[in-house]
Amino acid sequence: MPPAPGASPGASPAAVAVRGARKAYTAAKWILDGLDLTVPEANIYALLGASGCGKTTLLTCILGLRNLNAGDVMVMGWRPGDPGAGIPGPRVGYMPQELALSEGFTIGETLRYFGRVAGMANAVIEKRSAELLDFLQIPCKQSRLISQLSGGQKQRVSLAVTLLHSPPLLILDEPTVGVDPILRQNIWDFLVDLTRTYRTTVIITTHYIEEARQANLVGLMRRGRLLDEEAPEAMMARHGCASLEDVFLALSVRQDGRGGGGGGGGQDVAESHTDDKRGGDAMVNVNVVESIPFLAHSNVKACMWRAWLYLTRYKWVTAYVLMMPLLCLLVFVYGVGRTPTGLHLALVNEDSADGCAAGWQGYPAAGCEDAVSDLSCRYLDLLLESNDYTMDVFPDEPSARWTVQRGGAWGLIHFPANFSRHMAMRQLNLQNALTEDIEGSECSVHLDMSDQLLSNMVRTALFETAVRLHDDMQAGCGLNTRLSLLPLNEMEPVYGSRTPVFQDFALPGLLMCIMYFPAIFYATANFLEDKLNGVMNRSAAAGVTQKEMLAARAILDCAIQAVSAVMVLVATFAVFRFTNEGSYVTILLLLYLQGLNGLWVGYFVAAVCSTHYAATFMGMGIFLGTSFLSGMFWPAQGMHWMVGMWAPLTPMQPAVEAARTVLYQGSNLALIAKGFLILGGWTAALVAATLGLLRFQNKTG
Ligand SMILES: Nc1ncnc2c1ncn2[C@@H]1O[C@H](COP(=O)(O)OP(=O)(O)OP(=O)(O)O)[C@@H](O)[C@H]1O
Repeated sequence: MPPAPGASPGASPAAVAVRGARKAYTAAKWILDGLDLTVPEANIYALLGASGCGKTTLLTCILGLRNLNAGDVMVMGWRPGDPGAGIPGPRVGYMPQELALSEGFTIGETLRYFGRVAGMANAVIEKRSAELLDFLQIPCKQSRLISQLSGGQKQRVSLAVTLLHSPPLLILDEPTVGVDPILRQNIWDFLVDLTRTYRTTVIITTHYIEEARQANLVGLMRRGRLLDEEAPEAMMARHGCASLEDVFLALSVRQDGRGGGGGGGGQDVAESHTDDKRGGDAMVNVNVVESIPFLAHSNVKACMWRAWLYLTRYKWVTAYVLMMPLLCLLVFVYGVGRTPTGLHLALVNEDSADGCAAGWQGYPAAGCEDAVSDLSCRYLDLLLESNDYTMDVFPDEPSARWTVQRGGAWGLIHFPANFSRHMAMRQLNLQNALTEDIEGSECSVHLDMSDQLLSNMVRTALFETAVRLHDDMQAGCGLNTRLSLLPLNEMEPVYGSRTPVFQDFALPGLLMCIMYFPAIFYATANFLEDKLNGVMNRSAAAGVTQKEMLAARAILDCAIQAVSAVMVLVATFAVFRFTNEGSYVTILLLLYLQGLNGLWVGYFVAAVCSTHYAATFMGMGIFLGTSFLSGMFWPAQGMHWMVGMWAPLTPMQPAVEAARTVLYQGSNLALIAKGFLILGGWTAALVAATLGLLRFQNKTG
């Protein structure tokens, strides 16, 4: 079948020449150890060798996806990766060993993405896709998801992607695995046709050694070196073997005996190209060295199209990502910071003869010199006004205490007998009160203090009610009411209300938190997915840099964060009506910047980690560390000085402080500026670190 135009005509002595290639991943071992290899143009070159001998490593070095530690690679007259080489890029078609396609995309979408990356027009992609799918016997519609294909069908789609743009060089890493013998033969025939008709050069690895007899040249690789390189029939004849497998065995034995390996023979790199090492004959017309732009517009566009497709394909995931901050806010509003109710208290009341059954009768009209009774009932009335407490009555203190001990109540209150009379006498006589009245007017309280927040609430309620009873009695008995006041007059607060609520304390931290952490995990998951499923690698071979993939992703993700920030703002202040004394724009910008910061933490984590497992743990560490230091659980002023010294430099704490000052103080420019500066600084640092890391990984991978 005819390939689309674009296969480069013309001749060159060697399409690919590798000389003295050395490559190691670790200091312990050379994977390529002085390897020489020559692939003439318009030939099929079968690279054979045992598993793990370094075939894929060599192919990725030829593609420019990995750098050699030493040696030289020239591909069609260019060093891979040089500006204008088109390798990696549209001049090569790479089929990796693993599928390296997103299973969530359809066949058509997959082909369209790689076609666009190769710069093909939509109509050409359509036509060529149909031809290839027909040829490769993929009966499914183009709308079929890759995940719904059989292993062999996936393999063939992967081959179709490689052949789509008819590159002059094909690098196929085990393309016939999982393909039935008839189709395997068809593929070989097709490759032979390509080399003859269009002068395409093919490098192929295969585990079916005998099928390599159809190649023009065979290279036998072992322990990082090429044992031999020749036409298959000639090689078998020279070694007196009936099969390539026998040749390989014979050469292996010889290599073991020598403790080394034979070189590949063929021309020197310098010989196989013109003297500037860039301009083979075939390249004369395109030997204008273009500079590689930081981001190629068309690649970013293709990646954005793909990322957008991803968003729309996984609508529920996208909706969840968008809604997650809102859901967190909802849970916060209805689950956190509301006043606890239904708290049980154990009551022993020896003061009221009928256990307050008749209710509080009021103060005697004649004044409190006469009998005042049931003050304990008045106290309980005042306490129970809030509906937060339930009184469980007990006959004696041991039984009430037992209930508290086994968790049935948060405390016990014990009014002694004649509490009311002693209390009245104490108030009337003040400094002259008898010891008997002072001691008899003390109601004893034993609390369960195991829950700091709850216990403090109960304690505060009991003490405040005692103060209220005191005021109530002064007024009821016609005494000087000011005398009962504490010598401290709490005036209107400068900021906030006299009865602050926990939700107000927690809100700034929560807002930053719900923008920050979902963004981290979302960005990590997406970017890492492409990295691990091989799509990033395959796209890199097609000429898309990781930076371009990242840029496309980041543009869409930033838009999602913007929508998310607006929704959170509207929900917080328009729907749930939380207080905001300051500027909504400032809060919105803080929310957005915190979300962006989370995104870049996510990209950084994905760049650092090579497994989902590692990324999960790294993300979790960042989550726990930054949230504990953010001051959202406890005021930052209470931190140990060694921790407190660093907390203001973490990405959340200054933002939380800035949000707090905007919400409750209106504006404190210094705090707001600090929040923006530190958050912005972190974000810029993460962008630089992520890009630097990707570049480093590209160079050393
Ligand atoms: N990124 C990496 N980091 C460290 N070691 C690696 C890396 N990639 C490959 N290796 C190691 O390099 C050696 C060669 O691997 P390579 O994938 O090139 O072999 P191969 O000949 O293609 O194997 P196969 O035929 O099984 O695909 C192996 O020992 C492998 O473990």
